Amino acid sequence: MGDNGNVDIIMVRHGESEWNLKNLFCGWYDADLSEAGIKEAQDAGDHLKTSPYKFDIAYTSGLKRAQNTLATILERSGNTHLPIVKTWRLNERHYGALTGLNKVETVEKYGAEQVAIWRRSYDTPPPEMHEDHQYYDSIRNNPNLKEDGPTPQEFPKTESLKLTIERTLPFWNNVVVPKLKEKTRILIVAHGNSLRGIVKHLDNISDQDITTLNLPTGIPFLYTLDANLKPVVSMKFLGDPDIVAAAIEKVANQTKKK
Ligand SMILES: O=C(O)[C@H](O)COP(=O)(O)O
Repeated sequence: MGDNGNVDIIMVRHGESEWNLKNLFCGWYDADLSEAGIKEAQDAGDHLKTSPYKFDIAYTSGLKRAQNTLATILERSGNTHLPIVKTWRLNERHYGALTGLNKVETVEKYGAEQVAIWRRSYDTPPPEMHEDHQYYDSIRNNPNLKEDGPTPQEFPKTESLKLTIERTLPFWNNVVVPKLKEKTRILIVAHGNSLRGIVKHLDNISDQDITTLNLPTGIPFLYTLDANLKPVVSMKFLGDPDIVAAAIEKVANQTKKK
């Protein structure tokens, strides 16, 4: 907690997943971390261990790439005692019919502008995933989503950032905000687009400006919020600025040919 009644919260996107490594649209497919992603999680934990930030509770999604990133961070930072709450509302946005497609090949098929709209626009979702989709069953029947999963009516077939925010914000407002008001020290490990939604909300970023925001994998960032939960520090990455910039650029360039 800050001296003047402010409250800190640390958030981090999961480490690189096996599907990030293959440059596939992942969404709700339950890919695990790649070797590099495990190392990113270890480095994040080591960094937090030597940082001034302490935690009372951690929140993560219903997907193993975030859950395993959190477990590694907690282990490396000496926080294995921390209570953990998992919720589907922190899941990555559902990428619909694009799930499993290679990002560069998708650009070759549909064009860079259309893919940029699907990836980063505010309210244009990718095409829906139908029941005959290769990954429909593994996503719909994921045991990881049974504990605190969406109702059948809530289970998405695709999501825009807007739709993602609409299911993430109830969790933020009903669970996280009361804890922040009690000055609870929170760590959130989630996904690129669920975190983009939280950042958009906290910094009141416009629907247009959010299209340019990319979040790197595995690098924690700090928000310091005042008594009204307005940011006094926004998205301050805990790491070497050059490394952070390169990691952000890497995400932005996933749709470009190597
Ligand atoms: O779901 C995925 O494919 C990634 O984790 C996020 O992909 P994006 O950066 O292309 O939105």
